[in-house]
Parts: sequence; C-alpha cells; structure tokens
Amino acid sequence: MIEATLCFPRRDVDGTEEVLLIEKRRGLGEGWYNGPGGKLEAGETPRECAVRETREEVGLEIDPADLEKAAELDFRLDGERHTLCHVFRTRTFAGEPRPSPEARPEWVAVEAVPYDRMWEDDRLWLPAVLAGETVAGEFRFVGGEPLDEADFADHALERGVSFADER
Ligand SMILES: Nc1ncnc2c1[nH]c(=O)n2[C@H]1C[C@H](O)[C@@H](COP(=O)(O)OP(=O)(O)OP(=O)(O)O)O1
Repeated sequence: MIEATLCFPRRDVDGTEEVLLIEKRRGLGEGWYNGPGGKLEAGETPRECAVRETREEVGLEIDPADLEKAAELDFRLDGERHTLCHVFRTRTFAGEPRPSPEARPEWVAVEAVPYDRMWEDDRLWLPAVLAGETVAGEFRFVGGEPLDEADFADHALERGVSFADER
C-alpha cells in the first residue's frame, strides 16, 4: 500500500476565503486539480512529507507544527488497499506559490473549487475539510490500474474524527 499526503494552504483575501490548488502536470491525476502532495519517502512522517511536497511542487515553506491534520482517506482498488492519504490544512506559510515541473499552483475561492476537474471523490470530502471539519473516508474504485483510470464505485465517510494519535 502507498502512503501519500495532500496539503491545502488557505488565505483570506478581502473577505474571500481561498485555497491553494495545483493543476497536476504529470503522474497520477495529471491534468486534474488537487492539493500539493505526493508519496511518503522512506523514514518520513506524513507531516514531513506534506511539508516537502508543498515546497517541491509550489515553493511554499511550512513549519510542520503549523499543519493541521484534517482527513485520512483510504483509497481502495478492486477490493485491495491502494493508497492511504493524509490530508493537512494550514493558514501559516512563507513565500509565494510558483510553478514547478509537477504542478501549476492557483489560488481558488473556496466557493469556486473546480470539482468537475478533480478526482471524483474530492467533492465528497474536500468541502468538509475546507469547512474546518475532520473526516475519515474509504473510497472504492474498480477496474484495475492506474487508479486515475479506474471507476469510482462507492464510499463511506465519517465526520468529526480525532487524529490525536497521529505519528
Ligand atoms: N482518489 C484520490 N483523490 C484525491 N487525491 C488522490 C487520490 N488518489 C491519490 O493518489 N491522490 C493523491 C495523493 C497524492 O497526493 C497524489 C499522488 O501522488 P503522486 O503524484 O503519485 O506522488 P509523487 O510523490 O508526487 O509522485 P512522484 O514524484 O513519486 O512521481 O494524488
């Protein structure tokens, strides 16, 4: 099973709530919007991975202590656990987003998140994450690899979960 992260930096611009998304330029989910993120490297905690991936993909610097764990997403493919994704949010970061070979960053109003250009499951959990909730979800895909070409089948979502035992 793969372990991965997503990170959603937030800001308020003249009373409009925005979230930093990326348009993925390569790899899984290429061409779709998502948060900065990616796979854990050996010996890395999810929090460290989210900080590294956000730096590599969009150039923002984040103190790991400023990340708030918001979700744990269990993506399953054909009945097997495929990816466990740890989701973080933060309002505290340094720098200005810049594009990289992996990602084109874009600040988007929370009310205008382009769910029609994202993973099909995102619309089921991201609104809660952007509303400040904590969620745990299981999302089942069928049809074989790669995951981004499989069909989304069904899901279960729990709200108000605690991540107190996060490593
Ligand atoms: N179903 C679904 N919805 C939303 N987001 C995701 C999924 N499945 C996923 O894998 N993801 C997320 C989780 C990760 O953040 C990315 C995939 O990471 P990937 O680009 O493969 O990882 P990197 O480490 O950046 O890739 P390489 O640099 O190793 O090529 O999508």
